[in-house]
Amino acid sequence: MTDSKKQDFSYYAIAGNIGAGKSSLTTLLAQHFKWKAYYESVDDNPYLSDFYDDMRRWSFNLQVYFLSSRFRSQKEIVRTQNSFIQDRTIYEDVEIFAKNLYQMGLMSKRDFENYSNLFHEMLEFLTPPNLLIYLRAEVPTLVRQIQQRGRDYESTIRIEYLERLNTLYEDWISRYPYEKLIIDTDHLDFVNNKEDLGKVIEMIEQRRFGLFS
Ligand SMILES: Nc1ncnc2c1ncn2[C@@H]1O[C@H](COP(=O)(O)OP(=O)(O)OP(=O)(O)O)[C@@H](O)[C@H]1O
Ligand SMILES: Nc1nc(=O)c2ncn([C@H]3C[C@H](O)[C@@H](CO)O3)c2[nH]1
Repeated sequence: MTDSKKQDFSYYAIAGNIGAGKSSLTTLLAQHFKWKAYYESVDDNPYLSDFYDDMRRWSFNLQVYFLSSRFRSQKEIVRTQNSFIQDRTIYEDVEIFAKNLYQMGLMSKRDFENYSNLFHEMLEFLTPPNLLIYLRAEVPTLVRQIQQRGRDYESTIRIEYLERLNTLYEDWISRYPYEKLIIDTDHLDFVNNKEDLGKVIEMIEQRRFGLFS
């Protein structure tokens, strides 16, 4: 890789609970900074709707599907060596979602161990983002935004599920060892309010300056 190519490469990722605003912010930042955007598999996901119908039956299948599709995105991000922003990271698969399903008894011990072992085999091939942006939101905000988006199959999501995910997110982000920026979004409407979007961009600009100067 040449030096100029190295400078072009910046990999940003947005983490956060369901409905926190990751996809929306990914789109807005990709437009603003002219980064290529990577989204998670939702509309073309073969398991998601079945999973919300019967989590116990489909948890392992869905987690393996997300793991493989996020690993593919990661490989491409690193291979292409461009500037990217990714909607949700591979770390959240195991640290948040699979762990929660196991803790809730919706994934068996042997499936969780099998899945975690696969993730740990992949770990050495992963490049962490230059900056991880964590969107923190309280459960009432998440509920409002999930309802506003109105995906049919997400109507089965329970408050307890979101609360558990939020607890795991807080634990994970406090341990996350690489560069991170935490944004409290409960009173920040970067979707409809340009001034709020400007505040988010400003926070990222400040961190970018520190990271790449
Ligand atoms: N800060 C915000 N203020 C007001 N509305 C928001 C905000 N962030 C997102 N929204 C709205 O909430 C809904 C969910 O947002 P979005 O799809 O971006 O969430 P997400 O984090 O990508 O969700 P998922 O985890 O399911 O992929 C959308 O209708 C979006 O317009
Ligand atoms: N179980 C589970 N594991 C994951 O790794 C994962 N990643 C995203 N999702 C769900 C949340 C939204 O409904 C929808 C879009 O984010 O997909 C997941 N669900």
